[in-house]
Amino acid sequence: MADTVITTEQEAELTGEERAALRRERDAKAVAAAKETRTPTVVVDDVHIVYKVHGASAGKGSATSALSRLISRKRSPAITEVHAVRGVSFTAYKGEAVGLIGSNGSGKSTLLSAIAGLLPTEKGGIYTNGQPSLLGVNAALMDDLTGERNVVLGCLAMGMSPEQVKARYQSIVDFSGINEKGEFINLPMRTYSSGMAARLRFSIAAAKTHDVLLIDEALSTGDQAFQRRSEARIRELRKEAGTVFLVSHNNNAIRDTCERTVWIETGKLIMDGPTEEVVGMYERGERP
Ligand SMILES: Nc1ncnc2c1ncn2[C@@H]1O[C@H](COP(=O)(O)OP(=O)(O)OP(=O)(O)O)[C@@H](O)[C@H]1O
Repeated sequence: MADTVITTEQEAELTGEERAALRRERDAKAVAAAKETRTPTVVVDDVHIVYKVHGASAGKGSATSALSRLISRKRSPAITEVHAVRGVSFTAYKGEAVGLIGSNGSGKSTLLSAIAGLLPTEKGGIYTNGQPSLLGVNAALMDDLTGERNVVLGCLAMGMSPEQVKARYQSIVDFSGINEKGEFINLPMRTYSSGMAARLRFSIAAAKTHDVLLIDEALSTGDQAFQRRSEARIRELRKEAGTVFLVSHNNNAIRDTCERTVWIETGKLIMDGPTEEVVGMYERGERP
């Protein structure tokens, strides 16, 4: 059905009520059109994630239970389940930076690992358009290798060619700021402080444009100057068409980096909306 186009002159002749109705209709159309043109990159659909902890039955550590196991010669078959994520759903779009907030143990890191494809879902599904890369403070680099070797290996592992690695190497080292206090890049990573190691991991991961970049607390480990650099880099990565997820307890980093925030508590979605609204409510200890 063709839309009726109303000219400005015709609109001027409408009554106040008619004009308001027209505007409401226009806004609804604009929102629907924006939704249509946005490209979903991550769809989280009623996701449940359950950890199964083997041999964690109650009283396992007590002397009597150990004795009874010795006498019966039975292994403890008990499995304790931790239901870490409980029916979370949302969709993220291309060019969006989404913050994930919530108190300790609310399920943020678990959800991020599941989006990265590192944890199976018990129920529901996660669909991603493009390759998600998880950048956690625990991302694997080799402690016994030098920073330099880790940069090369990390870049190759992300799919860069040796020529691309050569071209990017210096900018990664400069970005990390590892050499600010000496030639640390030539020393094994085990000699780095946890902040330095986290900075190097972030710098390696941020050297590449990611379809979906998942960052777990990485920003909170660097110093002020590095935090500013990494926030700027995240903004660039978004422009380069990726989607960024950021888990952090630093609400200002979330405010500076993400326009949208998802708040979860005890594995359930509490709120999903514009960052200021969600973080504000979280900070005031209110609930929607
Ligand atoms: N490997 C694991 N095995 C069993 N339970 C786990 C495991 N990892 C996390 N959990 C549990 O899952 C729940 C969610 O943990 P998760 O680490 O996702 O929370 P979080 O919101 O990232 O917390 P934090 O802010 O403290 O980093 C917690 O109850 C935690 O004890």
